[in-house]
Amino acid sequence: MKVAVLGAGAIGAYVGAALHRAGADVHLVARGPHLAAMRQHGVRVLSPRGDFTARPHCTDDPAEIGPVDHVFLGLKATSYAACGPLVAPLLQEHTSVIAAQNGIPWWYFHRHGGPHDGHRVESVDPGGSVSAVLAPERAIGCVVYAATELEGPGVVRHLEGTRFSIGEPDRSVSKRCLEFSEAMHTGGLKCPVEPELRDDIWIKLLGNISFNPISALTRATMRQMCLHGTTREVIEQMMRETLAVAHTLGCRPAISVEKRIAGAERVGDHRTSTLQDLEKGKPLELDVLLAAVVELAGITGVPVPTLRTVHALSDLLATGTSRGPAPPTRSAA
Ligand SMILES: NC(=O)C1=CN([C@@H]2O[C@H](COP(=O)(O)OP(=O)(O)OC[C@H]3O[C@@H](n4cnc5c(N)ncnc54)[C@H](OP(=O)(O)O)[C@@H]3O)[C@@H](O)[C@H]2O)C=CC1
Ligand SMILES: CC(C)(CO)C(=O)C(=O)O
Repeated sequence: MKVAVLGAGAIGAYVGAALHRAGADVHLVARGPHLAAMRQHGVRVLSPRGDFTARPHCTDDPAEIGPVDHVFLGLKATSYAACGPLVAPLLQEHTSVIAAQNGIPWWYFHRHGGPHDGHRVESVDPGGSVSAVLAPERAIGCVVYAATELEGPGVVRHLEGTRFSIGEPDRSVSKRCLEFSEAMHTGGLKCPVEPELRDDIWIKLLGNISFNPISALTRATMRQMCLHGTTREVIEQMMRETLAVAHTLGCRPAISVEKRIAGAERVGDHRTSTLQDLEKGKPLELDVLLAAVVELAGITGVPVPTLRTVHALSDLLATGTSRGPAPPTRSAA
């Protein structure tokens, strides 16, 4: 099995290292000092489950790799629309694309069935720009229940979780899913093939849609958001509205708001990835989380006033600097 990890950062390099350990033919696409370090020393994984080093082929030029069986997409979702030239050399007829993103994926309604079958979610696939480079037919869905960070160039810190649930958009248990799942298991990761992967998407999203934008707006850690009474109420309301949208789309995420918040509270004084991106001046991955669900609420007719409010504020935060400084206020004279 030949795999390319496109965007071998915190999560991509972790998956690539595990698959390489499993004996797969793995190629990592990265750049800058991180690529230089991986080329020289391999990927160093530091984990409570045991540290290890893997030495897969690393490059910044996908043409060096050529067509593969699976592309594991470890880029941020904000880069998907622009990844055409990077992904093209990796594709052959049967190549699958497995994206690590949180939130609503660009393929969400592909083979969904029902009245929304084939619908394009503008917030995550603006003008079809993502589908044009990542054809929905190639997509195998993935929900990442693992947390990793790049501690330095070439060094991945694995914090917790090893589950990467995958599933076909049409709910079948396909040969390509089973092949990828088996390699992940051999590499020490959990990779169940879930027919109803969309339920998992919503379970993960309940946390990301609420904690991530609120952490960026308030700069608070997970624990601080949970302990602040009225902020906790806002988070609960965002989760209830999100569940209502999921239900209208036929999903039944098997988790209560209370249980989801209790799980988040246990994460402790963690700064969400969105807060970390904000602090590093990187683009915020909020369209796939919040804008997408507000859009879906619009097409399903579900009222989501709290999601809309937090979306407005976090959108201003995310795009505010690119709009330039606010105009001077006029005096009331
Ligand atoms: N980390 C985690 O624990 C989890 C992450 N996810 C999701 O996984 C995705 C990836 O996240 P994460 O791994 O944390 O992010 P990272 O920023 O660590 O990884 C992305 C990598 O892609 C590289 N990259 C970007 N553009 C190019 C390019 N043109 N050529 C080569 N390399 C490129 C980046 O390099 P550079 O830094 O130079 O831009 C970076 O190393 C996100 O969608 C995230 O939400 C989901 C669950 C958990
Ligand atoms: C911390 C957590 C679980 C928040 O929902 C997360 O997924 C993130 O940081 O993006």
